[in-house]
Amino acid sequence: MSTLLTAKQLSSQRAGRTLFSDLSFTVQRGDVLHIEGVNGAGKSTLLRALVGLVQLQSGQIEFFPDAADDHDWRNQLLFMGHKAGIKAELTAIENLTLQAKLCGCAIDDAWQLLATVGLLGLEDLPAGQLSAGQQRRIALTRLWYSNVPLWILDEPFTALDTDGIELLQQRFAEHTAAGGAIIMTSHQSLTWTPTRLQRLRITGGDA
Ligand SMILES: Nc1ncnc2c1ncn2[C@@H]1O[C@H](COP(=O)(O)OP(=O)(O)OP(=O)(O)O)[C@@H](O)[C@H]1O
Repeated sequence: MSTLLTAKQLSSQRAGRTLFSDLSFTVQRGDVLHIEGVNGAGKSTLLRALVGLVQLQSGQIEFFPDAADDHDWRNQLLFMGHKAGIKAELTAIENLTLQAKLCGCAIDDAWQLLATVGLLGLEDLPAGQLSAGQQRRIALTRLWYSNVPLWILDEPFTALDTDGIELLQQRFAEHTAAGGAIIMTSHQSLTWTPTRLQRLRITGGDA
């Protein structure tokens, strides 16, 4: 089972407060690492630190430590933050095409993908005129065409209805069954039980 990420003794402080300290974990192919904690615990800070957007006080993060060659880890992971990250003035289909271009990904059938995420019939409206959940569905299409192994997702269920959450969990199941891994935060419990689930609770300084 190959390791995609190891984190060793991570510590973070913000505004004089310790969010977590001495935090260590390993993520292997097939894993779902569910990071939990109350509002303000430091979950987003941890995810942002993993992808290099926030500096930690101490610790080591290593991507693909088992890779034989010099692995370019940035091209091997997908990060999605809290916000949908789509352009309000562009339509769903335009957003989807733009997202795919930015990641250098090919989409076989953009219309089919919009149908998969339940947006058919809404493809010509500016995304700004869609609901929060519909906008989220546009952003999440990345999870259908990206083929990188490691997904790092901050509150991916935000704004989704029950069907949307089910659909996303089905996609998570496909991804992990194919050897991918997911690091995610969510205030909601998963209704699907991943084969390899790790739960990490950030409690403030001693997680
Ligand atoms: N840019 C920043 N500068 C200073 N402090 C920050 C910054 N961003 C977040 N924080 C602080 O870090 C702490 C952790 O924030 P973080 O967003 O990581 O929490 P979270 O666990 O993801 O919370 P939530 O469940 O509400 O999304 C909070 O107290 C927050 O005020």
